Amino acid sequence: MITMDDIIREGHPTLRKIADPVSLPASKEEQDILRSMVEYLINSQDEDTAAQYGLRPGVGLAAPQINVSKKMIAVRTFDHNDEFLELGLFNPKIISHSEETTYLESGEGCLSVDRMVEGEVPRYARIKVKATTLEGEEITLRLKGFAAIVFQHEIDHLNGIMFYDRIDKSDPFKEPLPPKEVI
Ligand SMILES: Cc1nc(NNC(=O)[C@H](CC2CCCC2)CN(O)CO)c(F)c(N2CCN3CCOC[C@@H]3C2)n1
Ligand code: NI
Repeated sequence: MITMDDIIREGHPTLRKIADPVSLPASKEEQDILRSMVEYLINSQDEDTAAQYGLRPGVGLAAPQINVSKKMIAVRTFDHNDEFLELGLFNPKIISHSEETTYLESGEGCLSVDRMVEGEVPRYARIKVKATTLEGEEITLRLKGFAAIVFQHEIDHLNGIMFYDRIDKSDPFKEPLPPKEVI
């Protein structure tokens, strides 16, 4: 099982690499790794398991964070229709997005960042994502709100981007009024 010991922290070069696409169909090893990433999210969201193994809770995880520079992400959250999303995805790609942006009122954190970084992280309010599931099915997801933010945070990791790269240093809390979509 993945624990915090397997999660690399800022400063590790892999976090700044562009991850490699996974050639499909994925190998057994790639499937096992992606499955273990979903399992991390499940464990981390269970209070007892998280306490027992010292896991920081997560709603998303990207393979570079466990030092696997491949385009693989896991997400476990709810979408804007309160549909439960528990997915392991290969080669996720944002194929279209809104101009409108949003951000998490409380800012963002990262399992690979052991410090608080204040400031708004601008994200597209709505995105359309194409990916291949663990089971090998190509899917298209239309996401908005919190789930859209999670996916953008994870896909950024596949491009070597950390959430704080997106905070406007000169004006970290720039939006005087939160956009209507603020979460
Ligand atoms: C917002 C939040 N961030 C948590 N952690 N950070 C992460 O997931 C990082 C990714 C998220 C940071 C902002 C957007 C994506 C991990 N990242 O580094 C991967 O790249 C949470 F854990 C969390 N929730 C709310 C839902 N709750 C359900 C019950 O279980 C506990 C869980 C806690 N919400
Ligand atoms: Ni992260």
